[in-house]
Amino acid sequence: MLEIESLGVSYGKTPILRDIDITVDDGEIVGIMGKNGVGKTTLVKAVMGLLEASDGRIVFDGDVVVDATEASADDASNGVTGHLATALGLGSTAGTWVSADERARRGMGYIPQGRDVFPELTVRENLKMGESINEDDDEVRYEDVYDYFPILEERRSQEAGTLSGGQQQMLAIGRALIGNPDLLLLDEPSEGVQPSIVQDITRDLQQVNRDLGTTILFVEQNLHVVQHLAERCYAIDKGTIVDELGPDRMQEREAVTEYLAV
Ligand SMILES: Nc1ncnc2c1ncn2[C@@H]1O[C@H](COP(=O)(O)OP(=O)(O)OP(=O)(O)O)[C@@H](O)[C@H]1O
Repeated sequence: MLEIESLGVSYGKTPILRDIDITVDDGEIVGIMGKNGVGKTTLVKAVMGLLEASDGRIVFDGDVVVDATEASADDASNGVTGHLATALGLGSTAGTWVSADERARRGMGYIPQGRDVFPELTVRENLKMGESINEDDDEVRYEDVYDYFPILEERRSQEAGTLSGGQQQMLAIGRALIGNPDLLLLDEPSEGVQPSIVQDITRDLQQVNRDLGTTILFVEQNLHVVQHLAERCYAIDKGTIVDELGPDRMQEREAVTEYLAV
């Protein structure tokens, strides 16, 4: 489903990620854990196409969406990257670069850190936003979303800004599901969510994975989510992958907390 090979990402001239290798198989739930500021958000944004790569490749569902392996040092040091660079034609990616919109159309669903729901729109209107990336697909999953998150149906006419943090997270996940993604990318789904609701959301995401076959890649620094949601997990530190934990090691508290700020 997803292959990340030797990925490098820089903000201007400052390298943030280097030599990232990650593989996610079809139907898997894979976690990436790490402390504050190690590059988790940068990684998810690069996968989604919101930041350009300065090096490496990303293959999604058999298609190359990023190939920056040919990028020259000169290109990478022009000091402008990301959306702006793309708009100006100054991107550091010399080879293939598929836009975020196109990646969404091809099946990537993105749930950003902090959720980014539209606070003045109703729950239903927020969910409807998810349809825009599902234009050609008749199967719009309101019933599924309301089954997983009944509170969203109950509150469908309420402004999203009045929901709790946990309910907003459910709304952001629901909005992504309306787009019918093959791969869900989640950036710290536990942030700003009370612990009991974190457990609910963890369970709901597992159910989505089981029922719909949606592959899930998430970044987190919450112990519960890492241990209960991921089937296996990478650890990231200082912008690079430093460890990979299978199911057995992930249940050893110390093996996981070493990479988390707990
Ligand atoms: N727009 C930016 N310009 C320059 N540096 C940035 C920018 N955004 C993030 N950084 C830096 O990149 C590094 C990685 O940040 P990133 O947000 O990816 O980390 P993170 O692991 O997601 O952190 P957190 O858990 O706090 O969200 C940090 O040192 C951060 O200061």
